[in-house]
Amino acid sequence: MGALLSTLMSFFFSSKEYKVVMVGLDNAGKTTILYKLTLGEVVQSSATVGSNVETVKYKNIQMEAEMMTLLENEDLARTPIIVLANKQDLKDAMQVDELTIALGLHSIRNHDWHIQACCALTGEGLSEALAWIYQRTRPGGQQGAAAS
Ligand SMILES: Nc1nc2c(ncn2[C@@H]2O[C@H](COP(=O)(O)OP(=O)(O)OP(=O)(O)O)[C@@H](O)[C@H]2O)c(=O)[nH]1
Ligand SMILES: [Mg+2]
Repeated sequence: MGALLSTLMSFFFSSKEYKVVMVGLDNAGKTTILYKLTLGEVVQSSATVGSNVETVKYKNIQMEAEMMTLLENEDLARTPIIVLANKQDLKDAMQVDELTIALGLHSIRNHDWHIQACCALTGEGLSEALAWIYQRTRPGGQQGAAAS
């Protein structure tokens, strides 16, 4: 299906700390994205065993990313979901509209969701993804059931 990255967020407004869980297919680019965000550079990665945890600072919030298989965890019910359509530099990469259909995103009813095209090697699309996440932490930011 090509690269798929999903981010689930759990918000703790009082402490300004936000848990971000990134899951996806093997080789999708999760580690590359994480370290592009935290180090600002592309790292040489090998297949991750277990999970990587890093703190991402964006504006005045901090996000801790963990790679886990919790997509359907009920503890994350109603948390916003962003799908990162990575490797858009590859000519055969699935496009956002194709992925939206393939993943059935329009059927999501209990999460605010968004899909973002990106390329971890160049960083293209990653700031837009962070901005979408950041917006969900703001008072009045769209949360709960919605589709973008
Ligand atoms: N062309 C291209 N290659 C990418 C991109 N993002 C990551 N890669 C490459 O894809 C390969 C896998 O990247 P990783 O970040 O290790 O993938 P991962 O999702 O962490 O993989 P696992 O830990 O095995 O689940 C590496 O060779 C990356 O350099 C991208 O946007 N474009
Ligand atoms: Mg990895």
